[in-house]
Amino acid sequence: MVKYLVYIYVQGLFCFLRNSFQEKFCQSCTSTRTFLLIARHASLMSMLVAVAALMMVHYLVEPWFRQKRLRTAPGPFPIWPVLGSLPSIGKLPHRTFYHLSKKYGDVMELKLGSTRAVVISSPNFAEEILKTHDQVCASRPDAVFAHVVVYGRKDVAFAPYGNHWRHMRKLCVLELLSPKRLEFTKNLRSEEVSFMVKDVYELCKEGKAVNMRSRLYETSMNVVTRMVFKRRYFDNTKQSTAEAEEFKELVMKHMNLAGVFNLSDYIPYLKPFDLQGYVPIMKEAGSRMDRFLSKIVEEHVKDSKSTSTAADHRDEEEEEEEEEVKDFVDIMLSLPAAETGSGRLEINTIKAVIDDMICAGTDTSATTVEWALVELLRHPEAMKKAQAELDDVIGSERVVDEGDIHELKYLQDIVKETFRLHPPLPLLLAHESIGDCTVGGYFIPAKTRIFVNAWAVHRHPSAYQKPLEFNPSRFVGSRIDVQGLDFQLLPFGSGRRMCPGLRLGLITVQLELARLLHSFTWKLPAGQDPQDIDMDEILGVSAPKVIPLHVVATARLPLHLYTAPGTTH
Ligand code: HEM
Repeated sequence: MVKYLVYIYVQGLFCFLRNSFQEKFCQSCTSTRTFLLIARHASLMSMLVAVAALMMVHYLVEPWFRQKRLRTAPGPFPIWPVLGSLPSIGKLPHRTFYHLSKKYGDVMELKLGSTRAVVISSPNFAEEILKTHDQVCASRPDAVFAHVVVYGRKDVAFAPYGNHWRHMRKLCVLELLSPKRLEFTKNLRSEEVSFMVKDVYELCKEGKAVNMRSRLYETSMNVVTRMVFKRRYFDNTKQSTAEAEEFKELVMKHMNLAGVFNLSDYIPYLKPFDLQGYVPIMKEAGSRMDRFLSKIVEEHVKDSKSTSTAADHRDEEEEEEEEEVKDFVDIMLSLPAAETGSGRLEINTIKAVIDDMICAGTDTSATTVEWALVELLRHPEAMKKAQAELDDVIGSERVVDEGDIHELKYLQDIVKETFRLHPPLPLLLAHESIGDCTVGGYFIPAKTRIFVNAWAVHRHPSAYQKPLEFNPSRFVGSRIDVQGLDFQLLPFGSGRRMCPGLRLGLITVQLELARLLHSFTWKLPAGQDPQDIDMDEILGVSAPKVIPLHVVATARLPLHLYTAPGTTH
């Protein structure tokens, strides 16, 4: 309509200027002819003003028409100027988004600062984002954290969709997280879990309550650091070193900082002012982490130089053995740069990828096992059932092995139910669209930040009965799995950006939980009622319990099964 008016105004102006108006030209349109009769008598000046005014109206009204035509998703009206809905999302955005979705729907649009954000809260719309529009929604938003701490987005998790991301992800999948590599490193995981069990046993002998958060964190960290660069930071026979404690603290800090709602990420023109003061904190954490990572890389470079001088004397068999013994950092150092195919991978890229693996691999598994223990303490019948299954399948003369997990069906269901109610990354990692798409009939333009709220999806009434209850038996006989094909259960995401560490993460969680349940009877310290356990979580990238779980364990297997093995790597 507005366009049409502008069109006839311009036509009139054109005719007026040329002073060669011909009746014939406008005969086909009576409204135009009437208008032109008036226009013929108007001054050139008033005509120009009218055109300018109409163009302005067009400029202002056109987006409204477009919105009507393209139908963007409903959402809360942004009350705050400049900030939009940012101040209302609180410290636990997944919970706020969940409550808002009850009012506005499972595809909801929010204005966060100057950023357009869409929140997805149901399995069918999660499928549209992560499957139907997988490629269009496969990028990540730019974030100050990723620039300051993760070497300018040279890693996998924060890298924009493109060649660098593709190359680095493939490298991780093939050289660290492949089934072959996982098989090769399976003894190492078994050892670390045995160390944890022994540690808990020693403490429970003395009747002390164990801080499970710490134990699980240290175990998961040892697993990942040994797989990535063959180094154990935590040794349960000794007091942990200041270096190990600092590394652990840094990994935790990284996970917190990566998840903060930083104004600069949502209102880019405020970036230079850093109003919340995050940049100095990120810089400090980043440079401390860099010292650790640089040392790891330097040691590997030194080792590879000394090995290469002896290379001439090796036969083929020895070379093959050496390939097997190489760790992930050795492999990265031996690879050509992705972009050029020659030279070496940039050192900062190598450090960024190591950082990703340690942070992503440690926190997630530890958080899940802690939540599983909490839920089992609150649901003793489920704990008993799991232990009965373990006694039945494993007996009491040996410990659980990774190869046993496929037979422990109820344990698998407990892990699924824990992932459902406590997904370690409740909002996955934020996605960003690189093109336009339509989800649930709503238009999502390019450059929209997309939050798939796994926390809400997992509680969706279309997917689960009594969704707020912890009930592992809901998965008995069900084919729902966490592999990214069932959109009602997405702890690892789905599609191109899905977690590449799924196999490692899942087996670590299952093995740790199986060993802990098989080895001990669990109770809370005297005077505490399981129903009073504080269930609040904090959100960084992941969502662990606010208060770490302290428990008292009693051995339930013959004592010789609590000895720690010799370390083989
Ligand atoms: C219980 C364990 C784990 C859970 C629940 C988990 C969950 C997730 C989730 C939800 C995402 C984001 C998916 C998305 O944005 O769509 C992710 C990404 C990622 N995870 Fe995991 N993860 C776990 C363990 C691991 C491990 C052990 C590693 C590696 C050692 C790892 C490495 C990564 C990386 C590199 C990404 C980024 C992928 C990309 O952007 O392409 N994760 N993870």
